[in-house]
Amino acid sequence: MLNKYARAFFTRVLTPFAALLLRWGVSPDAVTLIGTAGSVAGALVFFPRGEFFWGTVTVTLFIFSDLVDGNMARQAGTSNKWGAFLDSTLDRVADAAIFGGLALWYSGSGNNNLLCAVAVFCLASGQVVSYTKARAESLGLPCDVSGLVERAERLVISLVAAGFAGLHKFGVPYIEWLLPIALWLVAAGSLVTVLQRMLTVRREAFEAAAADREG
Ligand SMILES: CCCCCCCC/C=C\CCCCCCCC(=O)OC[C@H](COP(=O)(O)O[C@@H]1[C@H](O)[C@H](OP(=O)(O)O)[C@@H](O)[C@H](O)[C@H]1O)OC(=O)CCCCCCC/C=C\CCCCCCCC
Ligand SMILES: Nc1ccn([C@@H]2O[C@H](COP(=O)(O)O)[C@@H](O)[C@H]2O)c(=O)n1
Ligand SMILES: [Mg+2]
Ligand SMILES: [Mg+2]
Repeated sequence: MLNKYARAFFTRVLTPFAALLLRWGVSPDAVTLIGTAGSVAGALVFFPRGEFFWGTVTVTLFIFSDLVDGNMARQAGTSNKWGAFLDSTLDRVADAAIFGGLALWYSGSGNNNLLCAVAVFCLASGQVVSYTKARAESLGLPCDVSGLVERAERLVISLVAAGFAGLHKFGVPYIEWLLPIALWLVAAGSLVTVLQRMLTVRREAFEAAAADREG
């Protein structure tokens, strides 16, 4: 949903910045790599220590590179399959670091095995959501459904909650509960999304098989 509605807005806002980076001689691949490295570092340095506010600020700054790299490639006319592969592969790396960092917090000083398991479930199910589409497309099936919780939703729900939960360290009471609520929401939403995509691909596979038999 966010991918559909927010992308156009962010494209307009980020286009001048993407153009500026191109003028400075920065390549889209460099933005993809630096954005991922920054997101991973922000998540793995701050989240395991319970520094959710600064972790979220850092990850958010770098993760927007994912909207800038493709914009740059399109403006430069250099969009290609390598860029698409690099972008999608490194998305998985950044996602693993974000939910892995949260799991590390709950397995350590956060001291909550259940929430550690929920964060690990968010990590794994998010990867499976993306894999369903990648594998379907590699089989020539479109996987023509986005599903309830795509990557943008997973990130926005988790990062908004983590950012606000981080305000607990600055004295805001009760706000730390936002993060567990968000993790449960992302876990449930990702499970639904996996099922939505699997059922869609199953239908597409049977339709393709029937069309093959008829033709
Ligand atoms: C006082 C509190 C302080 C709090 C401080 C910070 C708050 C920060 C809050 C939020 C920041 C969230 C930012 C998240 C931005 C995410 C942008 C992004 O990376 O989106 C990626 C997404 C998909 O891109 P791709 O096409 O490149 O990737 C595809 C995707 O990975 C597919 O995965 P799948 O969906 O299948 O699982 C793969 O299949 C595919 O291979 C791959 O190519 O891009 C978009 O969707 C574009 C839309 C982005 C919309 C971003 C919206 C941000 C909106 C609001 C921010 C809210 C801020 C609120 C702040 C409140 C603080 C007061
Ligand atoms: N280093 C890159 C990154 C991306 N691309 C192209 O952009 C598409 C993704 O666009 P986003 O707006 O989601 O970033 C991707 O499929 C590639 O075609 C690129 O060429 N090089
Ligand atoms: Mg991108
Ligand atoms: Mg991406």
